[in-house]
Amino acid sequence: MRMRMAAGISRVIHRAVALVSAICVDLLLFYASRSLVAPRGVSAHLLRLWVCASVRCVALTSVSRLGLGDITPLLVRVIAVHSLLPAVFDTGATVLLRAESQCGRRADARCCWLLSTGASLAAALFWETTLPDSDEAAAGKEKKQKARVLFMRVLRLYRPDYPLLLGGVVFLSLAVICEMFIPFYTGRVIDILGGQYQLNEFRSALLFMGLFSLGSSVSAGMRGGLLLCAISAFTCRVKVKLFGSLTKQEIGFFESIKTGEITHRLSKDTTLMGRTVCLNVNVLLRTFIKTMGMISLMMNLSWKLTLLVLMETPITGLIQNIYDTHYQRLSLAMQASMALANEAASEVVSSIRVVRSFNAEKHEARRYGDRLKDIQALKSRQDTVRAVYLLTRRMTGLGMQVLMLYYGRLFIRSGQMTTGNLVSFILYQSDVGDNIRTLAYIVGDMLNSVGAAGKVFEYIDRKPQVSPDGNLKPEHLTGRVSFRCLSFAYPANPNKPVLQDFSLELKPGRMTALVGPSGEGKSTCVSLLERFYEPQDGEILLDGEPLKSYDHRFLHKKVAVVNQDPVLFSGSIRDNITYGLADCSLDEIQEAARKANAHDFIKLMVKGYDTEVGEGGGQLSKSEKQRIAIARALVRQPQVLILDEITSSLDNDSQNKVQRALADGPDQTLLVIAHKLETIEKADQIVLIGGGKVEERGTHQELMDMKGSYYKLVERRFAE
Ligand SMILES: Nc1ncnc2c1ncn2[C@@H]1O[C@H](COP(=O)(O)OP(=O)(O)OP(=O)(O)O)[C@@H](O)[C@H]1O
Repeated sequence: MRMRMAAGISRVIHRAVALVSAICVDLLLFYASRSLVAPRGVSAHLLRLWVCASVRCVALTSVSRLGLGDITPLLVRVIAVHSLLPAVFDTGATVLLRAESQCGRRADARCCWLLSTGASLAAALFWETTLPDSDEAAAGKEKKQKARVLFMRVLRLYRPDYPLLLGGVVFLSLAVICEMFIPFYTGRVIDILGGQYQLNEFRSALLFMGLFSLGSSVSAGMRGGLLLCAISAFTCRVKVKLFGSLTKQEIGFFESIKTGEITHRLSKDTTLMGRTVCLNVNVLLRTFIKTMGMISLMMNLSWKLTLLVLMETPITGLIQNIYDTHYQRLSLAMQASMALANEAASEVVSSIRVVRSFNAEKHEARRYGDRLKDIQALKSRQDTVRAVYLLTRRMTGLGMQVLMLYYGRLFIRSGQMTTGNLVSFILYQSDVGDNIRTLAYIVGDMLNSVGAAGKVFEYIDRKPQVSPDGNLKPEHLTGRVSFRCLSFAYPANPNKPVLQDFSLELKPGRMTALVGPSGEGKSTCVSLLERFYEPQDGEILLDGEPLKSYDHRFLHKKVAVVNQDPVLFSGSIRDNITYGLADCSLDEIQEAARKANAHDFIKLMVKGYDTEVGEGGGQLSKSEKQRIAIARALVRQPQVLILDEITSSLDNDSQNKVQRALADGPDQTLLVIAHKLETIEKADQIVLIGGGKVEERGTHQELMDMKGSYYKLVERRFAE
């Protein structure tokens, strides 16, 4: 304890000594620089000022390093501001007023030193409170670095549209050049009117003004058109790329991501990415070229006033930086809230029948309203931040205008400018001020908009966890399926194993029925056989080869599933039966529909196989949808057919017909999940699943004779 106190006291003494030495060195150098004989000429004077300031800065930094070891970035900034501020002040006074600076006079040197020390400490305090050197700031820098990389990637994606972009940039430059000369000729007209009026000069000034205005309008129109074409082509391309990548993702991905978020990426983020980046580049380039041109014209009119005007730039940059940080944070929160609200709305629309039958309309409207309120609160905060920002920006601009008019009047009186020059200068200045603010804004906004690009790229780059890279496509497939020691838990619920050490053999030409209490993992076996998920342990073999080595298209043609909830897509019945198949004749379609007992009801429809089924097959009954789904599976002539609880929505007649048709394919491996005893009894092998394992296996008679779990299950069904 005593040792720690002693170490603390010694550290404080050490720092105090370092501070006192730094102040002594600084005062010595400061007074020494003021006592030097003033050189003749403005340039020599300015050179001496800046050399002395740099020497002070280096000396102070070295003394601090020697005394304290490592010095913080904050201290570096304080030293830099403290050492360079008198030189900045002197330069401004010398250039603008040609006056000897206050700091130059020996008597005022102490006051000047104190002022620069106070100002540097105040600036450091301001910097610390607004832009702290915290982890957040470091993260911000890293984010900006990432944003730059993303921005370059967006630009590379624009490659097919480079000719359009190039055309846009050419017209943009033309428009800017023409625009730049308009204030110049306005000033000229005022000088002609104010001095000796000469008709020819007046006419030529007006003619040039008209020509430049026309050139700027035509070029601006061409620029806009070309860039919009590039944006729309780009957005389309990115959407297709993103959609393609999304459809390749494993099912677990869709279970962990909200639908609203995916649709937001597809619709809003892709559009934002294309529009904002391209439009921002357009504005950035236009503003940059214009600003540079205008600054050179302003320099021509009065370089002193130009320097004064440019002093506004760092202040604007600082204000913009603070605004961007706050606004960006609110924008992200807003995007998340909007995704939640969209999700609530789309969930209700897609499940409107359930909402209506449970009389939950008011509850849903309230839920949606609550989410909208969150958005509204965020929007108000965003608007307030924007209002404060606009106010500060305007105040800075106005302050600068007042200063410019004051010095402009001095320069006209001293004959350094004409009134026309000042008018041209004012016109340029208001444009340059706006442009500099726009430049600062656009840089920030561009970084924000590439945030949307980042999210889009995140999905485009995502590698599906169930790899679709297999390429096995054997000529002949028998359809023998082996589940080997499978262990599996759903990604959404990794701590709850559904299957454990699960092994099962499905033979060609045989029907296997999976039975068991609800929630024991029957449908999970089907999902694994379809490669929707990858088991954590063990593997599934098809004809002795792991499922993952088969080509994706081949596998899903040879292994077909009919689920308990048939899903149809909007389009005709024919489209739904041939879904995912490139070429399929009408005969094949009709054959499959006959086997599925669907042909008769389809024939009765006015448009037959061309009848539209509506969104999600909403214009058909559940049994009709189920039969079309069976036809869709059968038309592929699969080697392995899986029927997951299909009999629940089929009447007895349909069931019999379908089962008779299925018995016609003697080589097919048939896996049936069923609860109805009539279906189960006919199976060659019945497998009872319990506790994630195969509990019992055998024919109906064998299992009944065992009087085990299967026997109890059947007894219970009979009792029900
Ligand atoms: N996508 C999923 N994410 C997380 N857990 C799931 C998912 N699907 C199913 N489960 C869980 O896995 C277990 C097995 O479900 P499964 O659908 O395979 O049962 P089942 O035997 O087919 O039931 P049923 O006879 O009612 O159709 C259940 O506890 C279920 O809650």
